[in-house]
Amino acid sequence: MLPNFPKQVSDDNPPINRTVQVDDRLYEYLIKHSVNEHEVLEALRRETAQYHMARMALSPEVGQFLGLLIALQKPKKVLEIGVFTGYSTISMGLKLAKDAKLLAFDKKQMWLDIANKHIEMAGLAEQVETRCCDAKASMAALLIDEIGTFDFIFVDADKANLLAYYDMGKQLLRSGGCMVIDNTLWWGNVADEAFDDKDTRIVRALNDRVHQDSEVDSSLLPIGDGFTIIHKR
Ligand SMILES: C[S@@+](CC[C@H](N)C(=O)[O-])C[C@H]1O[C@@H](n2cnc3c(N)ncnc32)[C@H](O)[C@@H]1O
Repeated sequence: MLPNFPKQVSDDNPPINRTVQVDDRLYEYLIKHSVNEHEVLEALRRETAQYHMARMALSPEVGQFLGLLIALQKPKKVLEIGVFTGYSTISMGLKLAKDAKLLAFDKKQMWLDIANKHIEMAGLAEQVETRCCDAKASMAALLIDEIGTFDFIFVDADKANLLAYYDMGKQLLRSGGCMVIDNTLWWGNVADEAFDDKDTRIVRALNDRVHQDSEVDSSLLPIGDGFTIIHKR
């Protein structure tokens, strides 16, 4: 039996929404058929679930996808903005080449303590350095002598500084490098006029900036809470 494709009904040729709606049953299928979660990530997810902020962590299928991007891009020098308890950090770390390094920023030592424990458990302590700092100030410091030296940057922190993270991240990336930004659909609020709060406006401004940026190729994917992949030309 053929799938029930929507019919094109209009003459003005708008794109048809072919993005599958993921209900709980399909999500369960997706997890079973896509995710191979490392035991340390599984343990980390269990420990993180004790905190009411647990939903800040990447979900397993998004972590899997981020790890795949690392495997494809083969970066030697990676920067992460927003570690929390380390799900994204370890998802990337596990796919790094042995001579690659990941530098990861978060402003809360409490989260980094949990991340560091699991980074150690995953055998990544030599390759992954976490730093308790304000990410914007630390990126500005990196710009002094590390412009154009990063191969891959993952941004998943506060929205207030999102545009600065994009602009500085672009400068830190080498040509051909890749930046990934999480939460770019912002729970769907970006497309809902009822939402006009500061964070939603910033995410919209970021999406506009990336889309109009002639120095990059990019794609905003409806995975997790929206994942934008940016390739610096
Ligand atoms: C959404 S969570 C990151 C989730 C993480 N990527 C994961 O997969 O678990 C955002 C993190 O950004 C950190 N953060 C927020 N503002 C920051 C800032 N100005 N500098 C550094 N870290 C910041 C928060 O402490 C929080 O842990």
